[in-house]
Amino acid sequence: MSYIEVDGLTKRFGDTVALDDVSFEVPAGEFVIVLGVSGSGKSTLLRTLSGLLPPTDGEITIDGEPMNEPRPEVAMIFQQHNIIGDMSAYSNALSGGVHRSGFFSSVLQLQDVEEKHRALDALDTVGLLGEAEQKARSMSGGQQQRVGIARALVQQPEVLLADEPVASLDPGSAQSVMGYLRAASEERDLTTFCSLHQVNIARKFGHRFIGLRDGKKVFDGYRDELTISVIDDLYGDIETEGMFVREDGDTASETDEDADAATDGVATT
Ligand SMILES: Nc1ncnc2c1ncn2[C@@H]1O[C@H](COP(=O)(O)OP(=O)(O)OP(=O)(O)O)[C@@H](O)[C@H]1O
Repeated sequence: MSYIEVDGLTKRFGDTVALDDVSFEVPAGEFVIVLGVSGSGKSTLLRTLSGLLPPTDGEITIDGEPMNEPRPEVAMIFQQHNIIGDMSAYSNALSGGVHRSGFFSSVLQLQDVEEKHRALDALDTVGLLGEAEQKARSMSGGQQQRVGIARALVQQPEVLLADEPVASLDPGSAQSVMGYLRAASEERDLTTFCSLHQVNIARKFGHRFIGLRDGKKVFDGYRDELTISVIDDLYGDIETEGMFVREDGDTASETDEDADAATDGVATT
């Protein structure tokens, strides 16, 4: 578990301000969902948190240590899974420990027994132990993303960053993957950031929410504070009413009770 502090984070790409003076603190073990329209800065926030992208201004510290470069205790999961189709789920998961075993040992699968157990344990966490020997390319998109989560877990992170991990999945698979991600995060006490487009899925699985618009943090709060008006504010002109549809088809109101009902209902956005 790690405590994260972001102070005045700004990232510019030429004239584009992708992140504009963003500050927040996240206690160890929190599950944070980052929301916002396309181009609002979600990926940039996750990439700067991962150490892959240097900030233009401001500072990120994890447990008080400045985050200036990628660290093994911070793992990233991508939308395109980035797993190797020709390799089994097990081999893909095992490769998450490359920073410990070294490149050649990893390629030749000469890792020690403990490392191999970690891979099997991670596959178990994402419900794929029975498919360990299956080639990744013969798996569904949702299963491949779960392999990606397993590989990140083998890294033994304290912080998990998931950049739109379910963007390319159908609603059912997306919910399943989010369920495994949340369960993995809880089981292993990980501080987690996940960017999402699907508001209903976000409300169902999120604990805390950070909303970005034009690179600025415009919302930071917990689930009962994420009302329709906040969503409207985040998504502007985009029709958001349907994001709160319940199973009976009625549009949910802004009350907490109705918000709870909405998250148990249709998750298609
Ligand atoms: N490498 C880059 N070079 C130039 N501009 C970039 C780069 N990466 C991001 N941007 C710009 O920064 C802004 C924020 O982009 P970012 O990808 O963080 O948004 P996002 O909310 O993740 O969008 P999406 O949901 O479409 O992935 C956008 O205007 C984008 O065009």
